[in-house]
Amino acid sequence: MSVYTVVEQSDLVEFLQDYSVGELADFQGISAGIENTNYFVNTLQDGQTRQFVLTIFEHHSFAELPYFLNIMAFMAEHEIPTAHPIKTLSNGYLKELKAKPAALVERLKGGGVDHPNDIQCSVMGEYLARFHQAGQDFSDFRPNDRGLDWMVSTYQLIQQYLPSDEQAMIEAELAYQAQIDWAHLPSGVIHADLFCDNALFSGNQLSGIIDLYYACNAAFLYDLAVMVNDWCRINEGDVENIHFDATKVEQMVHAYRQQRPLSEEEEQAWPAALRLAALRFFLSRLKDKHMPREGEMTQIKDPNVFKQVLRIHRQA
Ligand SMILES: Nc1ncnc2c1ncn2[C@@H]1O[C@H](COP(=O)(O)OP(=O)(O)OP(=O)(O)O)[C@@H](O)[C@H]1O
Ligand SMILES: N[C@@H](CCO)C(=O)O
Repeated sequence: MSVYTVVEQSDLVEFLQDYSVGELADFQGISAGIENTNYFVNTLQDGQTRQFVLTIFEHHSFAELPYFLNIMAFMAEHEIPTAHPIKTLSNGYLKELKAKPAALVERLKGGGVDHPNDIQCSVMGEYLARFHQAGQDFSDFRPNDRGLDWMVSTYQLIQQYLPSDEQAMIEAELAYQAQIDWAHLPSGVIHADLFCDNALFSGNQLSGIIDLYYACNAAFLYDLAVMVNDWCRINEGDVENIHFDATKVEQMVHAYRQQRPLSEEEEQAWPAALRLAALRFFLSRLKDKHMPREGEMTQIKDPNVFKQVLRIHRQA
């Protein structure tokens, strides 16, 4: 259960006084999620129930959060189904709760998808392109703090824990990626972590894109590769059996291209993008495994999944 910061009824009643959302009706901790503490919060306003999600940020500072909350608001206002943050009476999106930054956001409908179907992959391809297009008008800038520099320094930190085959693969991949001219590919605001557990669906309709806390400015193609590596991957049994569903990949990329055609340079860089996206999550999962953050309730995600994904793409 990922409720790191326990909130009592009285804390919440006081917290909600700074919002125009009515009276607290009930609230419940959310078990899913790894990074932050999340609660479902229901209020009663003018006889109507209103539903929200309260997030208490466990790792971000007050200074870095406005960027993410502004993107959520911006995307929601541009027909991308993100959770619009709720303004406080003093007109901000961020407040303090239990000495940590916290935000109240709209609760989106729908549920997570464990095994996405072809249509859902296609819907995600289209919406990612729309997300990228909408972001062209978003004025804030945030560099990618999980880019190649981060990958190199993370590898240096964890190298000592890795078997020689992993060291060799990561070193070869870092050297390969260093030659790719990522800076000249079309770029803008990307989600950077749009895995299946960061989308909510009602049937085949996308009702929510959540967890925008890695959003940044980077190559669009990389964002599409992050998504393909998770949504189009078939995990059956052992990691050695991981493979990609060609139809899902085709559906997702086709839907993306229909909305935002890829340039010649992007088409050429596609295999490299798949590899970069695999390397990024291989490294972050290795770091979480070998150097877990203190106090974190660890639902460690298996690094071997992305080791295998990287291996598949390197062999392609
Ligand atoms: N705005 C929202 N509307 C509806 N449900 C939400 C919303 N935000 C979060 N949830 C629910 O809460 C769960 C946990 O949220 P989330 O995945 O953002 O957790 P996290 O710990 O912040 O991030 P992560 O685990 O990806 O690092 C989600 O799986 C989803 O079911
Ligand atoms: N989506 C990431 C975790 C959160 O960033 C992973 O599956 O490794």
